[in-house]
Amino acid sequence: MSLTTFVPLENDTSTGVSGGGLQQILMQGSHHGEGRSIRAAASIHLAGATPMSFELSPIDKAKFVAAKQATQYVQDGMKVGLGTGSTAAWLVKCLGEMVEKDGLKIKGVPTSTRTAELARDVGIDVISLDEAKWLDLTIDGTDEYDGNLNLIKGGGGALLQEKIVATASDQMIVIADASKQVETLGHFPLPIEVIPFGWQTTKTLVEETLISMDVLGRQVSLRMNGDAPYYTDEGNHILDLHLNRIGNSRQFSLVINQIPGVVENGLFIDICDIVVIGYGDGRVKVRDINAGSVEESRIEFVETDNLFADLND
Ligand SMILES: O=C(CO)[C@H](O)[C@H](O)COP(=O)(O)O
Repeated sequence: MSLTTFVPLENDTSTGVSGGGLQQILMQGSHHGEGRSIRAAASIHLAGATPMSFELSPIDKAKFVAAKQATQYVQDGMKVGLGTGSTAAWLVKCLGEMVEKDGLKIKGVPTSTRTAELARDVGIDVISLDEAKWLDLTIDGTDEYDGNLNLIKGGGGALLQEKIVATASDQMIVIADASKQVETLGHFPLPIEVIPFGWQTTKTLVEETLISMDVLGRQVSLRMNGDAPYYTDEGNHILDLHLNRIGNSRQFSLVINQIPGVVENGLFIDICDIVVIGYGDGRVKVRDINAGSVEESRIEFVETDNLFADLND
């Protein structure tokens, strides 16, 4: 049996791997910042699994190991911002396991209705940001990050809540596979959230603003959901800005937010503290921008006796 055979839930689309079932994996590596060896059981278990074996892709392994490594920053009693997207979904599942198996006591503040639903499903105590007021930590995925840990987010359409939640946190940790690293932000289309009222006028104003900005592309498209415009959780639309390269992302973020109708943009400048980068072979790199440190470790996937223990019940 493959060491990386996973068993999905038919109704779980949050990770893009239809993942669920029981995954029991042992991890070995160095604890962040301390260089000491860890050996932790990582298991993902969602109730109601419909067995259907398949190989986890290298990209999903990378997302999983990044998420699992990031759980080491989560401690009892913390209020934790829970990101949105396929990488963040692995995190939520890992935390759910820790709540269920280890009795971890946290309050989770989700950044989207999707994440809220998943967090509740896996047993995390979900509260609103207004109840939490301030968070110890937010862990989220990203679409791009640069050498200064500035980000483009919003590929999943949740940038507004993600930015509010991350900004209201003592620390933001980004979890990503290595493909998300870029020299200069902008290859990934920059999402901006705009209110539906007069969105076409807003789009024109954005296009006019782009003429004077240091960018390589200037195409702007309305994000669609099939034949209809996409709506965010806040009832807004998303304009995707195909810029290819953003010369000055700090300035860009300030300027674009001045346009009436623009609610927020997907540039996260000086918000992220740590990036945890996962690789398909189980390696994990942790880069802390404040400490100026880079730690590497490896998470070994090894077969355990009870790998699929609950699948034939
Ligand atoms: O910003 C986001 C959602 O709004 C996501 O974090 C971003 O799109 C990355 O997603 P994934 O982990 O699926 O690659």
